[in-house]
Amino acid sequence: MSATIIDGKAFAARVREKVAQHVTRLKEEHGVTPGLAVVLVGEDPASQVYVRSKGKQTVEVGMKSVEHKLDADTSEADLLALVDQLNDDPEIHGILVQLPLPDHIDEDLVINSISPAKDVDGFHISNVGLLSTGQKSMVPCTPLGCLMMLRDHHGSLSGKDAVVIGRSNIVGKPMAQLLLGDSCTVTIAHSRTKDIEEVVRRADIVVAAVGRPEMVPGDWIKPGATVIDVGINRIERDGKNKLVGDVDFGSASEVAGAITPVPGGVGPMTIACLLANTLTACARANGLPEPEGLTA
Ligand SMILES: Nc1nc(=O)c2c([nH]1)NC[C@@H]1CN(c3ccc(C(=O)N[C@@H](CCC(=O)O)C(=O)O)cc3)C=[N+]21
Repeated sequence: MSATIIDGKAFAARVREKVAQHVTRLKEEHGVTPGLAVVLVGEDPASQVYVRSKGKQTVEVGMKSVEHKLDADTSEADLLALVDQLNDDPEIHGILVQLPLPDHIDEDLVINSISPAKDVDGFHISNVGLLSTGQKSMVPCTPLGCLMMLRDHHGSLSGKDAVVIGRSNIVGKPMAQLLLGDSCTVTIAHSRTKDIEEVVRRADIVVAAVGRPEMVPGDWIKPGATVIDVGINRIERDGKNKLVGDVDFGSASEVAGAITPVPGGVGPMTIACLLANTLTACARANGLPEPEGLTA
């Protein structure tokens, strides 16, 4: 059997098209332009790739894009002052502080200083609490993108066995909350899980988010299962630089019912959902209805 490839790149293009239509309406009917500010401290290579495509796509959907690039030795106090300034700026509806931050800066402190309404990453403790209690929140972009693809592929997720591999605050934990919200039976597996193969083999839905190149082989996958690969790992193979996921695509795609590729799967959806979240934040800030199909 050969799996259906879930084309995240094409899906993301459709999401951005929807976002762009909403942005046009917001501008024409309400005179507001959604604005996204991205703050980058230092020069983490993964973050730079991300910032580049993001800035371009923000402008393409008609939003205002602001980038703040700070030196790696910027003080915590200066970064907090910038976040405060963006919190107070009425033209900015979304604030994203690129992670990881340099070691001398307290990440939690900075994230929790962002106004929850502008926290388009959904990392603020208020948004985490709102999501886990099933209340309206800002939902982290990567898990939201995964949820959109899963809903599109399956329709209802109710009653499905879902295994999330990885327990990060950025992906694993919020992904588990979203799947629970859609009535899946959810297991979070991680580095200390006993018999992880057996756990994964039970799953109708596997979301792999550990950051270890190709750690999930095809023989862990239940035939017909849906596999969402969140990993973006740079490796060297045959003298060439390559991007691979946390799943061994070759073997997994022979067993799975559907699978997302790397690149071109979850990555593009993450950025599309960042734009969707910025639109949602702008709509809420102006007391307007939520954009349909673009929220959890
Ligand atoms: N506060 C914060 N929020 C983030 O969401 C965040 C962050 N910090 N720090 C950096 C990471 C990285 N990240 C990516 C998103 C999309 C692609 C993406 O679109 N990747 C393409 C491939 C790009 C390539 O070819 O290198 C793909 O998977 O097809 C990659 C990386 C978001 N991050």
